[in-house]
Amino acid sequence: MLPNIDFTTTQAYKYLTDHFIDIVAKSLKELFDTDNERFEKFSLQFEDILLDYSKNRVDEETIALLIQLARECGVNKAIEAMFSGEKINVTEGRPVLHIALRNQSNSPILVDGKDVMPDVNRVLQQMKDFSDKIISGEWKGYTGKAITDVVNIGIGGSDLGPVMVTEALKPYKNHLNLHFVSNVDGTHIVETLKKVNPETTLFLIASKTFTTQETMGNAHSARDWFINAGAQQEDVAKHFAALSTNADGVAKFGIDTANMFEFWDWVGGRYSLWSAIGLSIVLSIGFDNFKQLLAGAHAMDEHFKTAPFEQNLPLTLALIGIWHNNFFEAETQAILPYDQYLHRFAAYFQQGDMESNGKHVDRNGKHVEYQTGPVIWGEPGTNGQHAFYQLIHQGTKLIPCDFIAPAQSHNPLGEHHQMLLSNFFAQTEALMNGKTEDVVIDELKKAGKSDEEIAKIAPFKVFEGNRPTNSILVKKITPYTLGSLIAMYEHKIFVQGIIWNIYSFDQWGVELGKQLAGKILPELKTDAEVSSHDSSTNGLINQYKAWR
Ligand SMILES: O=P(O)(O)OC[C@H]1O[C@@H](O)[C@@H](O)[C@@H](O)[C@@H]1O
Repeated sequence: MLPNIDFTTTQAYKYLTDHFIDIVAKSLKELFDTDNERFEKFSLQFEDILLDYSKNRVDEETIALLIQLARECGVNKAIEAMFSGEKINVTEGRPVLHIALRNQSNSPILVDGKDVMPDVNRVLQQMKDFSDKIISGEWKGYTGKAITDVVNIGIGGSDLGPVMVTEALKPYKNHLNLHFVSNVDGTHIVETLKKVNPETTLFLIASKTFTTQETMGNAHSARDWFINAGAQQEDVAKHFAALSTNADGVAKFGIDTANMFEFWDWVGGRYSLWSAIGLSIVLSIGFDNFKQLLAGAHAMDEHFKTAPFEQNLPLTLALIGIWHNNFFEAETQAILPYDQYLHRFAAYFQQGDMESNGKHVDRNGKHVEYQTGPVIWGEPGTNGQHAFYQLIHQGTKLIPCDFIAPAQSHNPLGEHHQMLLSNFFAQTEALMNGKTEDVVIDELKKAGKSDEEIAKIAPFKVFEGNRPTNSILVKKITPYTLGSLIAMYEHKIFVQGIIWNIYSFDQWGVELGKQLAGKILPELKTDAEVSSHDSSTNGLINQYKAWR
């Protein structure tokens, strides 16, 4: 059972509310000026990941109270409930066991009295055998040629994870070309099919439910294209595999169940890259590297489960996030990787976080009276610096940022990495310290500006600073450290959902749009004027019909 506590009624919350008044009276700069051990006090290291959270408006009391909050909200119990396979996804009646998919210790994890590990290991072995054959060229297409291209067709959790990880681990990539088709917009599949040859292409139909409209639409178009290119129905078996929990749906589509890679309803879509959904990752980097990804995640799982709260990275990230979200009233959270290979990291956690914690109903079915999940967004630095950092530095909104960078680059070209990292270090320093009017005036004087010019221009050049950031410095982005990094964010989301007393593992909010689209689709198939909706929707549909 998950705890069921309104965190705003806890002792810790009351203390934090008072303590907040003291903290807002102090700037980050002051906090650093009065304590030169902030880095030592407010940074944590787990293996090759360093989390520096000292550039947030916290002191020792803040952290102690936030930890008390986690305790009062029963985070300990909740962790135990997840890891032991309890059905903590209550609204769907399912356990939440992505941790089992990477359980390298192989210790039994029971669901309804049955150990899930033999099934997990069986599918992993199947993924290994299949990918070994594809990568080595032993697997032949319908004209006897080896596979050169893999097209993953999936959306949401069946796309974002594989895309993010295959991009992040490109330095480990083999000769296979990976493509991802997600959007139901015909452009996506058409443009992808232009690049591949039916004789040498493997399609992975990735869908937990095997009913998702976008994926099924793209899968049918891919199969039609394959058959129209001259292949026979029986050749489909050599070129299509399915990654799904729905064996009946897969068989109906015509994919050989021998080419089906199974997973289970206790794997959430947005937590599924560790499952058969990760087959495109395995094909891209090989099974051994995929195992390393799992091992890194498992190590973080163990850390999360066993490390004291004071040293627990995911928990600390979660608490800092709560501090910003529920006390500073920050609406968003930026994720800013200083690594081109991580260019889809923020997009991945946009789903991971927003689909998990974008909930306004608590575990009693009541509307919450506090803020829950933030808006997650971000782009790789330094591109972001030249786009939206202006608002982070000088806008009116408070935007807590996670800065992520590897110490070692996979492409140590000239001074590039030092240039990149100089920006990584400079930005958090600038966001913290800002630039005072005195400094601005001094600079302008030195540049030879007149007093009149200085008076005019100075206000625009002042930076208030006091902008909070976390810095996450990783030794190197390897399959292992990436696994740990992803798991760290997953558990952060989990802890926040526990404290907000919401259900993080369902996603009912995606259903209404699907339902209405299902109603509108038949209406678009005729030329008859539509009048069944509100005037705006009717007007838009009828104009579309007039223009098409
Ligand atoms: O993997 P399938 O079942 O196609 O779902 C794909 C995606 O669909 C969305 O509507 C959400 O429910 C996501 O959580 C899910 O990842």
